[in-house]
Amino acid sequence: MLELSNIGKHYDVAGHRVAALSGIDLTLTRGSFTTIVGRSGCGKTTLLRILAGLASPDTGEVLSGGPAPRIGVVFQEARLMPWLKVAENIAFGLRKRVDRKTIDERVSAILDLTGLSAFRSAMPAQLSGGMAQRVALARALVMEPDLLLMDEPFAALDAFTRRSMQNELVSLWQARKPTIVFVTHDVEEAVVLGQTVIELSEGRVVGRQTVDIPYPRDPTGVEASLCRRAVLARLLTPATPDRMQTKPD
Ligand SMILES: Nc1ncnc2c1ncn2[C@@H]1O[C@H](COP(=O)(O)OP(=O)(O)OP(=O)(O)O)[C@@H](O)[C@H]1O
Repeated sequence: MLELSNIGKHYDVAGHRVAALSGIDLTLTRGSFTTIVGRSGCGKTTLLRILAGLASPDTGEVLSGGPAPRIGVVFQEARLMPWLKVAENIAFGLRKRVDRKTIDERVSAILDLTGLSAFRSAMPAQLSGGMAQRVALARALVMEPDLLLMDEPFAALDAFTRRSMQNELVSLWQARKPTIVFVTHDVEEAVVLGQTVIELSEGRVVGRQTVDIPYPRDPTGVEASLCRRAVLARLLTPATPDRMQTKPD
């Protein structure tokens, strides 16, 4: 579906040139679930922004193997419109694209799929963090994206809610099969969700782990633990020393 080839991106920060990304090669096949994991500042969001077309790389190419994919994005915060009911928030992006009847059908279907039907008339302020995030996911899914980009969407949730949201996301992916790229700093989450885990450190891909464990995955199981250990070992190897350079005058 998408191929990133030799992607590089720099930022100038306080007289320093920071390589946010260097030499990134990444292939996303249609219907795949990829997780990108790495510590804070390793370039995950920058990579996601380039995939979303919200930032352009300094070097390299983003190649699309067919028509440009329809993209949905879910952020760490739900970013709902507080003056609109749940169903209206979900319908918002559809309102100028399809007729009223289609909107109603698609919103009802997605409310069902995400278990939000009972809350269609609730206001965002009446929702828990987990439910608000589920609305954000429903709002992205209702647009029927080919590519769903998720930037640490469960990071602010408690461990129990995060776990059930992870299971729900896997079920949604299995039902609809969008291509998913999911960014996280949590190695366990990356292993529980992804078919492929891309390990990012200091702006570079330092490892790729194929996770061949059936869903739903038990994060405490032997296979998941072994995968997690392998990913962690690569992420903890010493970083490249030359990422931040003083700019020459
Ligand atoms: N708009 C910007 N201007 C300047 N520097 C930036 C900008 N965006 C990102 N950077 C720098 O690029 C590097 C990568 O940032 P990025 O946000 O992609 O990392 P991240 O892995 O998503 O971090 P986090 O997990 O903390 O969100 C960091 O050193 C950051 O300071």
